[in-house]
Amino acid sequence: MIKVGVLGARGRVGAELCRAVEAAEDLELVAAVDVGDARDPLASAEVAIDFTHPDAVMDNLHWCIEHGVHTVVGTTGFDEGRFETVRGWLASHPGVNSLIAPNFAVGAVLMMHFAQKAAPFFDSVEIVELHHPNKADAPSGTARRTAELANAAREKAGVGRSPDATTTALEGARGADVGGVRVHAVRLAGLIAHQEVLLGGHGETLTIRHDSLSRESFSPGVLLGVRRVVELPGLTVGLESLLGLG
Ligand SMILES: NC(=O)C1=CN([C@@H]2O[C@H](COP(=O)(O)OP(=O)(O)OC[C@H]3O[C@@H](n4cnc5c(N)ncnc54)[C@H](OP(=O)(O)O)[C@@H]3O)[C@@H](O)[C@H]2O)C=CC1
Ligand SMILES: O=C(O)C1=N[C@H](C(=O)O)C[C@H](O)C1
Repeated sequence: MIKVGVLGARGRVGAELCRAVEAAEDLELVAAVDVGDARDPLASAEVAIDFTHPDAVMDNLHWCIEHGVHTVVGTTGFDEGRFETVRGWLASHPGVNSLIAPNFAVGAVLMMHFAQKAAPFFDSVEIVELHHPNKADAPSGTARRTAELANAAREKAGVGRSPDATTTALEGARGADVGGVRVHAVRLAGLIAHQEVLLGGHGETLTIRHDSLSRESFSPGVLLGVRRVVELPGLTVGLESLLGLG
């Protein structure tokens, strides 16, 4: 049995993950922690899952690493600076590992992978992410990562920026420029988590779309991470390598 703790346990995703951990025969939920709760029960966990808030996640991660607890993190708000900080903490606690992924839904990981592969073959690439209106951050972590992967693939292949002759626009009309890729964030009641990667070339377009229709979509990927993080030394970013996507 792997002893598991959940941070953000009363949140939309955290509550779903508590149910998933309790339903798994090889996992035991030993701590369910949310705002206002002491973190002490987490010290008995082998793996802590964090789905809290971008402002809270670094402090939680630091606490877990200091207490020798592996972490599986879905909370967004990570950039290269934060990853470097986590690498530093892990370096002083050898044997403690962390898996941080912007999206644990298998379909979303495949969407990012396919977008990365397709991006160098088209003149234009833009991303539209669509989420429930209670989401704290914009653009989504998934959109940021997709843009970074697409842009890196285009740069490696020598493909320039997407053509755009706009000279006059209301601020925000062209979305955010994330690593050279335009990202548009929709917040709409009724939605959960959705993304389209739009690619355009000579007389054709390709749209890669993923929809999380329920927060259950994140559970299999998170549980895979919980079972595997112990054998992934240091910091692992993204679920790709666990799915054999390299
Ligand atoms: N990687 C992935 O696959 C996915 C990532 N996410 C990300 O996960 C995060 C959480 O999303 P979601 O569940 O929708 O958000 P919610 O706001 O529903 O849940 C977050 C929970 O964490 C609590 N919380 C805040 N700070 C702390 C803290 N310091 N310690 C313990 N608990 C805390 C919140 O309490 P309170 O409400 O009182 O502040 C809330 O109950 C977001 O960053 C989101 O983008 C979401 C879905 C999938
Ligand atoms: O807040 C959410 O809901 C989600 N957050 C993650 C993100 O920002 O990419 C993953 C998914 O999109 C759901």
